[in-house]
Amino acid sequence: MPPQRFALPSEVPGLAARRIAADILDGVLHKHRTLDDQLDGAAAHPGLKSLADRDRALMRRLVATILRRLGTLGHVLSRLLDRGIPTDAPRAQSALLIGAAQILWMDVPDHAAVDLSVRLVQSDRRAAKYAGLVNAVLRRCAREGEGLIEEVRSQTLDVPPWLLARWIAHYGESVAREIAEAISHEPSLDITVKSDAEQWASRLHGEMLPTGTVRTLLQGSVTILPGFAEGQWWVQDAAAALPARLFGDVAGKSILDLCAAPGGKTAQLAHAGARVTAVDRSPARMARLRENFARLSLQAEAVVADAVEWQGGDSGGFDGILLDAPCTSTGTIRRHPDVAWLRQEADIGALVALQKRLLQKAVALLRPGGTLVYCTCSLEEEEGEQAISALLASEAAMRRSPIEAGEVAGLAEILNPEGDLRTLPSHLRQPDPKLSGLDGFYVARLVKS
Ligand SMILES: C[S@@+](CC[C@H](N)C(=O)[O-])C[C@H]1O[C@@H](n2cnc3c(N)ncnc32)[C@H](O)[C@@H]1O
Repeated sequence: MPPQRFALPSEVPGLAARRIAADILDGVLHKHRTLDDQLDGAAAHPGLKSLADRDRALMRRLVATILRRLGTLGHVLSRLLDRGIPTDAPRAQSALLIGAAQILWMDVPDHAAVDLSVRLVQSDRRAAKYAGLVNAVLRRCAREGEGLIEEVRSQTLDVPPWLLARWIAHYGESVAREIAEAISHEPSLDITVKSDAEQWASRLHGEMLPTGTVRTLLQGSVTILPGFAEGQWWVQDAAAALPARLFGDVAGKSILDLCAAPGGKTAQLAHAGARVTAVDRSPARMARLRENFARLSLQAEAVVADAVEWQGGDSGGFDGILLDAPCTSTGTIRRHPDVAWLRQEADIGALVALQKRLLQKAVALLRPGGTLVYCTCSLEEEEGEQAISALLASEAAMRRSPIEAGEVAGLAEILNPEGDLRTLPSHLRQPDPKLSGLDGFYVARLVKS
């Protein structure tokens, strides 16, 4: 459990946000806990409730910035610390990371960043002895940090070496480095609207992408933005909004969403008029799907079950099945920077085995003539291209139905030669890097004969 001290009445402004940031950072780096798990739901950090909206937003940006720049931060701090980062006091490590990230990349005055980090270590029994060190190192960081970043700018330190090596092997050196560059930026807020995207783009101070997604740079809690409470839109990356559209007109059709929660794609299908059955094995995530559907005034049959074992559905089979399979999620590192440091190469094998079982189940539940859309938010080919090649080699009834550029707003760069979608964080480049990029998805469309 994190320490039970959050916002003390006598505490200087901003210290509670830094302390919670330090706890959450420790959770990711030392306890293998995801950011989602620590920020939302039953296991969220208990101190979050007492933070004002502004402090909560700052805390989230701070943790995300550190995880996005962890390799570079490690280099800068190691150059400023003669004996390396102290290992006997985790709070000293997090205070250094928190201070340096604010100095180097955030709009926080340097003196405030140094002062808050010194206070962080002073309030920790084991780390208090490092207060002088933290003060001196962060002051030097303010003077010398930019130059130290320059030393390693071309080295791609912010992607774990095993992952970068895989991307280089699959996409080539230059695309792999473009992906790494793209995920170093804070991403936009992407929104799927029920209708009138132009109008919502203007109301939310954003722009409408060619694919119809509304993209904005607004920050803070989405729940207070216009249209959220009224159920006019939901948050969904522009690439994540593509797979559900590949069924074409689904009005009146029976569609099974086999790994559905929290329901972004299910909502698209239900809004388009499909009769949707949504299956997911996570009760907590399905509770979020139900909440989302209530807010959006949409209907779907929601089933909590392991899709591999599930025996439901009508005997004739579904007209369409969407399988948004569990995966390493390496395509979503821009939005979930903890993934880069929590995932390991050894995770891929077990996920590929599960994806194979889910694909076989989907084929069995599809009616002849029905359409299967398979997708993963992974950049790893085993979870995408290879999974579908293996399925096509083993299931004679299945054939690929190539996706045409016209179905994805003419964005030919996101199609591979086989007619599958392969979006990359470096795609959809705009002059402002903050408005650029897509989550990395693989999507294939197959038809059963
Ligand atoms: C990529 S997420 C789905 C995201 C969702 N389609 C959306 O657009 O909001 C994968 C989901 O698969 C679920 N899952 C993992 N293994 C499963 C299984 N064996 N059966 C059913 N659901 C599973 C997870 O709980 C998770 O919600």
